[in-house]
Amino acid sequence: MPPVLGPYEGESLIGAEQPVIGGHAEFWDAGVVVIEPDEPQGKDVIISCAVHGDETAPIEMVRDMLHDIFAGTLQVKQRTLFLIANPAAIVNGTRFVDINMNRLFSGAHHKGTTPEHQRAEKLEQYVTRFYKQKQRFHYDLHTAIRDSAHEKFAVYPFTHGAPYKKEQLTFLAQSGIDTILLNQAPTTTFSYYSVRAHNADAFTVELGKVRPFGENDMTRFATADAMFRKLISTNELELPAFNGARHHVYDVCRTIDRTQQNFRLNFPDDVANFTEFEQGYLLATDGDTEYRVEQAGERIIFPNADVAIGQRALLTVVPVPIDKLELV
Ligand SMILES: O=C(O)CCC(=O)N[C@@H](CCC(=O)O)C(=O)O
Ligand SMILES: [Zn+2]
Repeated sequence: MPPVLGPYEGESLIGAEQPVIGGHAEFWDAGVVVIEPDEPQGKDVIISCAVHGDETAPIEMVRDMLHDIFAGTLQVKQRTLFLIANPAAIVNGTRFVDINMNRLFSGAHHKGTTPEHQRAEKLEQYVTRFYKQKQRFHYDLHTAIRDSAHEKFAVYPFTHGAPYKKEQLTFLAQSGIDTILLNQAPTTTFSYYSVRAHNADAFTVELGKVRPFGENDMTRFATADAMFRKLISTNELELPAFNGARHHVYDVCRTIDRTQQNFRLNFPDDVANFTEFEQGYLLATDGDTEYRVEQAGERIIFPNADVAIGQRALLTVVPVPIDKLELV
């Protein structure tokens, strides 16, 4: 049976090609594997994981997909780029080694010289090299540090006014991801890079909670895993008609950055994503600056007081009726 890539065993294969059923695999770098079908069916799909090295369930999903591709039990019909983004952080067992890689894209990697800055630039180059066809997709798979009232949700990167796509919302819902956060500003995340630089349908996909390797209940990821496998292994993906009632949609209304050493969140560490606080509640203090709930229904997402100075410590969101969205 051909070797299955590990974080560093792949280095011996860099530049190599290997036949797989119905095509071949190309090993562009450690954790960078392209599956080229002999008869590509029109979609260029990127499935990335391990932008954060401790978010293990998506890494196990990608590992198992690659294992089945090389074992001949999963035949890929769509051009697919698998990215294990931050092998060093995986080996380290941490979210990152020097700096949060998911704040280094769209050129932010030029502001530093750490291995994560260099890797983020390389990942952008691999994405650019990979996208050839018009239908471009990128699902950047993550898990969240805290519990979430909606276990699975996706961040729809800022579209610069372009309408939202019913087909993508339906694909995500079929994958078990029924909750969508609409980002209303550019970011330096991987998924926003693919949207902005390559006009891809790209999303940060939060599939559950951060857990150590071997402690994930992979049955909780089975629906998503099955849909991503179906996406890459079928000529045409059959999806049900769009049904707005399936989706919980939230607008990202505020991004609160930590600017001071003395940054505090005013709620316990075990408070779940999407927890709602009453208007006027003091959410956080950043030095002398107070952040209070401004809108009825405002909820917290990704609270993290330990981020580096200058980085995002909290998002707040408000629910949006889906009939308010411009959909195509
Ligand atoms: O649970 C957390 O605090 C963070 C989980 C995670 O890594 N989320 C991504 C979201 C990226 C985006 O906003 O598109 C991140 O923070 O990089
Ligand atoms: Zn993450």
